[in-house]
Amino acid sequence: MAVVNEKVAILGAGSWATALAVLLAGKGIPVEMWARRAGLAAQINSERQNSRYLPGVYLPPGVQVNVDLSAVVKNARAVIYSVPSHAFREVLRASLPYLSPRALLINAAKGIEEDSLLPLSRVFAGEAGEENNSRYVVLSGPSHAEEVGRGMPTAVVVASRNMAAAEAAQELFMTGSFRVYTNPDVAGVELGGALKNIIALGTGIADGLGFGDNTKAALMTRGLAEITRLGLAMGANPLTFAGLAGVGDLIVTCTSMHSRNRRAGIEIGRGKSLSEAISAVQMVVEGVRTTRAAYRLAGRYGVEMPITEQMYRVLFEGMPPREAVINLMSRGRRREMEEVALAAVQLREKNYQNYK
Ligand SMILES: NC(=O)C1=CN([C@@H]2O[C@H](COP(=O)(O)OP(=O)(O)OC[C@H]3O[C@@H](n4cnc5c(N)ncnc54)[C@H](OP(=O)(O)O)[C@@H]3O)[C@@H](O)[C@H]2O)C=CC1
Ligand SMILES: O=C(CO)COP(=O)(O)O
Repeated sequence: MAVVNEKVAILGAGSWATALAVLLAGKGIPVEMWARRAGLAAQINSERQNSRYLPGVYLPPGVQVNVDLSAVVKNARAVIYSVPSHAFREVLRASLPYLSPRALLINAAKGIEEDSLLPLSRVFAGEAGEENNSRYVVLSGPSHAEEVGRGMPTAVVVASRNMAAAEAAQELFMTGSFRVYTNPDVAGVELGGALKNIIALGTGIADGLGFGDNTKAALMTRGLAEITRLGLAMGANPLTFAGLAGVGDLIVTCTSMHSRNRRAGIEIGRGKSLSEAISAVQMVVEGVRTTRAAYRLAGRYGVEMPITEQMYRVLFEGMPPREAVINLMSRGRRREMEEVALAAVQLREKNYQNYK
């Protein structure tokens, strides 16, 4: 059996990977990050900051960056997957032969696999085997790398089907400025983190069009309603969406200038094309792929997701954003709450029963 030392491996060398490395190394934990590009690894190792993805945040000496994925993963007590969601399967698969049998496996990406429409926990189970679900944890919640990297007070959530794994991740990340809650609802936590990016693109578009705070609040609140509807259909606990991975992350992503999704939306609202907006942001804009996936999931599960549908038309069918706003505002009358409230009562106990 491989020796498990204190090292933690972080796969990915973008803004979130870097912020998590700074957080963990600040606790005295040795961290090895994997970058796929030798140039980026060399730049970070020599300048002690990731000037491409998180400039101005300096890395403690305990962080090393390496391009050899097997060396980074071997003997790590925890492996954190911090690549964009479209790369999760590929990077997970590459890591599997080298994992220590007892390593905690933590996914920090927020997305849904576009072709398969699988949440990342299902991608994980397919690649690593269901028997490894007991060491799989998803990390989510309102946590911009720019603020975590600078030690600003932040609260997040870790979810696992296995309480011991969730608590181990809680213990790993928790500091005086990074507060970590546990949740048994893997489906809810990962869907909340993924789907809020669609709404952040939408609020960005509203800002870019020159609309105000009422519009933003309407999109956030009705966005949460449709996120909850899809989450329910996919087996999530609706109460999770009232927590950090739901409304918490929705608030931060829809209102912060750090949000790449919101920034891309602003560019689109001001008249840029999707590809111009993505180029302007220069980092991953997860909500684009997630919009396509959620649009298809809504069809599959027969769930009404009007904001997602209009976002799909704007992003992929060239609909002018103003027309999407008119479409949303001219929908027929609806009741606000009944469907979600009823389902919440029915599901109240469900997710907690199996949390061992
Ligand atoms: N940034 C944030 O504040 C937060 C981000 N997240 C989530 O974390 C995940 C990663 O995002 P983030 O760090 O922000 O992204 P960035 O755009 O900052 O960085 C992306 C990183 O992933 C690498 N990468 C891209 N494609 C691949 C691939 N196919 N194989 C291997 N590596 C790849 C990039 O390498 P290269 O430079 O070579 O292209 C780069 O190191 C996303 O799912 C995001 O939603 C979650 C919470 C907070
Ligand atoms: O998920 C995030 C903060 O919690 C990051 O959001 P963006 O990807 O929009 O920057």
